[in-house]
Amino acid sequence: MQKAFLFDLNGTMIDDMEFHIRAWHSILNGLGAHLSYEETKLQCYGKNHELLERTFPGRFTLAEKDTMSIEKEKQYQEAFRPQLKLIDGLAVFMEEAKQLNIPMAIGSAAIMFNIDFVLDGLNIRHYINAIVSADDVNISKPHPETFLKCAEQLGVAPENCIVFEDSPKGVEAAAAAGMKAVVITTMHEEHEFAAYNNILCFIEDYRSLTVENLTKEQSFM
Ligand SMILES: O=P(O)(O)OC[C@H]1O[C@@H](O)[C@H](O)[C@@H](O)[C@@H]1O
Repeated sequence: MQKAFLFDLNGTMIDDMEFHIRAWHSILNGLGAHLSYEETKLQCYGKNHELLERTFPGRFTLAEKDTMSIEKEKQYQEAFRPQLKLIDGLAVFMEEAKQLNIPMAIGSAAIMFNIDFVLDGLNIRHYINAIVSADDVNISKPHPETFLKCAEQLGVAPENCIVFEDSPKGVEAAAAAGMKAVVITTMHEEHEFAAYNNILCFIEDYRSLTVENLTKEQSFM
């Protein structure tokens, strides 16, 4: 049976969520939001446009949100670039998956500007068979559209996809898509995922994971 791996990007392939939170914290509060760091962290899911709309309902036009979104990502990329690297063990894990002919996709709420920044900056594009970004979905996570589109593009049934996620909203999206998830605890602690029963395991990084163990039938159910 053909399996597939669907990777969230931020916080899952690279340990960068702190940089997104800091960029949003500065931009949103600059616009008068009065959010604490923790409150900003809770808002860091879904598309940039969705986040802006949740924070300032009806205040900005689409064009204004586009401009703020790019400004935020420029700030983020400039701050994070010196630390751009894959989470430990992921390079080996992806190589193993490629050798075993397991297709891999990125399903992210990020815009392509950021996905390109990572894929080209780390030279890992050849591992990725499909990409679903913010621009490819009507509604982002926790809605299942992102991961369902990844599965469709790879031609693999949703129940045969394993999602890699770092955020509770992403795990919720996987559950809604009928998929199991491996949780990387870069930004959130295990107790924050208590509401979800589709979690295969929690890992700090990929060094403890082998493709073979993960794709064994019993752990896939
Ligand atoms: O879906 P992913 O890859 O975790 O991306 C989520 C993040 O993507 C970033 O581009 C957004 O600015 C963040 O607000 C969002 O949290």
